[in-house]
Order: sequence, then structure tokens, then C-alpha cells
Amino acid sequence: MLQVGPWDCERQALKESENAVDRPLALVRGERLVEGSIPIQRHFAYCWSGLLSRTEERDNREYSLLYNQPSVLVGSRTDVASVSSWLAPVIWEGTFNPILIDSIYKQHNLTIATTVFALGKYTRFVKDFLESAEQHYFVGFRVHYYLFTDQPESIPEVKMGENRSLTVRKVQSLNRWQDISMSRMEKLEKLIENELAYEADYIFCLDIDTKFYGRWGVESLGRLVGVIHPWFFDAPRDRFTYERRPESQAYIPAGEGDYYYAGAAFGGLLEDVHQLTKTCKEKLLIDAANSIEAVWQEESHLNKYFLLNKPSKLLSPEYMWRGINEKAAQIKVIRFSNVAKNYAEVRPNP
Ligand SMILES: CC(=O)N[C@H]1[C@@H](OP(=O)(O)OP(=O)(O)OC[C@H]2O[C@@H](n3ccc(=O)[nH]c3=O)[C@H](O)[C@@H]2O)O[C@H](CO)[C@H](O)[C@@H]1O
Ligand SMILES: [Mn+2]
Repeated sequence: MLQVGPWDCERQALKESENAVDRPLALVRGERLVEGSIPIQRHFAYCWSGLLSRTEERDNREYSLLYNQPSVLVGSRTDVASVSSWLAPVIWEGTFNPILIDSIYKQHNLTIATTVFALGKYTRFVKDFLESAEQHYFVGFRVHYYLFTDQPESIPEVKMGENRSLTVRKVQSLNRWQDISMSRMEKLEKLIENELAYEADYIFCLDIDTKFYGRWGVESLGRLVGVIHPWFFDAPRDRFTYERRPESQAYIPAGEGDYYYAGAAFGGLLEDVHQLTKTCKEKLLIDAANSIEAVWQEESHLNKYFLLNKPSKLLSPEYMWRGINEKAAQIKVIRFSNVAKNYAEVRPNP
């Protein structure tokens, strides 16, 4: 007589849906894995996906995470490079599994310091930046924002989630936007040196005239992290707007360079970003003493630094896009983007 157990019924039902692959990931109890067949494991994965925290609280036994087998033969993206020639990963949508990577980093109890500057009329960008960050940026992780401004009184109240905080620092007003932009390097150097050592593990330094539209999470963490500039990701390097005058410390000769990196976002471990900001500040000072200002200010120096000190991780332009309405075939998700601004109106000088 044919024995039909409860597992067989479930197995049958699941076989039918087996081709609807890409089920959400979930924690599954270890002993079920031995008992069930593959479709049954998937079934549990699916059914339990909403219950992770509750089952974890209830039961301290070991859990394993179910997900599609990673292939060593086929990359998940074939239209873009997901690794540099020095073997730094390039992070694109589809190259990582958000739930898996979150579960790995969750165990480490990390704090991500995040710096922004809003001087003069740029205070108008603060509200959208912070509100959108609360929705998309390292959700579920500890984030400490540091906001530097010449007008602390005009910084709006933004409701922060659990384990998230904002520190506002007053800084001196400056007359030229170029000086505001460049002065960030020194402020960051000092912040890391004087305050962050016991406060944070990683730091990201971001432009404020921006907004988050999609996940920016732990997949972005690395020792030294650069973001590929959205206007140059598909350009040959002779078109990159590197500083081309040998008199500047930011000089990069024709025929050299890897990528063109955005000045609007970089990060990494405190120590590595400290070294970066300190070096860029020193080079900016040497340039100033020689009466030369690099064509894209600190962004030019950042590009020189990254040429000599290769980032250990690269973020695709999904992490610093041109604008929410701008499209490119390779950009499947806009995570963080410039917001439109009238340069003449918002900047203190041309
Ligand atoms: C997408 C990108 O990579 N943007 C870079 C680019 O132009 P951007 O046009 O993005 O520069 P920007 O005007 O946003 O200035 C950079 C940042 O300086 C701050 N700020 C500037 C002016 C001001 O009046 N008040 C104020 O607070 C603010 O945080 C702003 O986000 O080149 C700049 C340097 O030339 C920086 O490297 C920017 O990061
Ligand atoms: Mn900007």
C-alpha cells in the first residue's frame, strides 16, 4: 500500500511551484533540512520568511539560511563588470543578496558614521536627505549622522529610527562654494581623529544635495570605498576630468587612471578614510600655496588618491546617480542620486 505522509502532500504541491524559483530567503531549522526534500526546504523557507525574528527569539538552536546556489561559472550580471582588475568587487544590483549579506553583518554590531555638510543655501537639502536616508540607508543598522553647518538653528527636526542619531556641528561660513567643498577634507580628518575612534567602525562622506531612493546597505562596506561617477562610467579615460596640469598635486597624466570617482560619496574603515582625508587636505594646502586649484577641487585630489591607493570596493553609479529621471541601461536601481538644483541660485558664487 502506498504510504502518503504529510510530507508527500506538501512535496507534491510544491513540485508544481518549483519552477517559480527565486523564493525569498529565510532561516530554516537545521533538522528540517535533513528530513525534507528540496521542495520542502523551499516551502519552509517561503513560509517562514516573515517570522525570522520571532522564531529566533523563541528558539536558540542553529539556523541555516537557504538561498540559490552561487555559481562559480556564471556571473549574475553579464552586462557590467563586477570586479576590478585589482580584484575589488564592483557593486551592482543583482551581484549580491541583500538578506544574506545583512545576516552576515548583523552579527557584528557595527556603527556607520555618516557625514554631510550644509552651508549657506544648502540647508534646504537636509530634510529630504535625512528623511530618505532613514528609509533606505543602512536600515536596521546603527547610523550616526554628523551634519556640519553654518546655521544649526535652521536644521529641521527629523524623526530618527532606533539606533540612529544626528549630531549637528557648527562651522564657519565660507564665501566660495569651492572652499566649502574642499574644506570638507580637513573637517573629516579632524572628526575621525578626535571623535570617531570609539564611536564608529565605518564612515561614509556624502554630498547633501542628494536623496536616497533605494537600498544603500552593508554591501557597500569595505576598507576603502569609491563610487564610480555617474557621468563617466562608460567613458574612455582620456575623457575623464582629471586634473591635467602637472603643477597640481592632483595631476594625472594622459594614459593613466582606472575609473573616474565621484567626490560626492566615499567611505571605508575609519583608519583608511582618515588617511585619505589627511592626504587630500595636505595636497589641497600645497596647491593653495602654489596658487593652483584643481579643476574639480577635492574631487580631483580624491581621484589622484584612488589612483595611488586602490579602493578595496567600488560602488556602481547606482550609489551616486545623475538624477531620478535619468536613465541608463545598466542602472537597474537608483539608490542615491543628485537632486536637481539651480547652481546660480543656490551657490554663493559662480
Ligand atoms: C556628484 C559629485 O561627485 N559631485 C561633486 C561635484 O559637484 P557638485 O555640483 O555636486 O558640488 P556641490 O555644489 O554639491 O558641492 C559639494 C558639497 O559641498 C557642500 N556645499 C557646497 C556649496 C554650498 O554653498 N554649501 C554647501 O554646503 C554641500 O555638502 C555639497 O553637497 O564637485 C564638487 C567639487 O568640485 C564635489 O566634489 C562634489 O562632491
Ligand atoms: Mn553635490
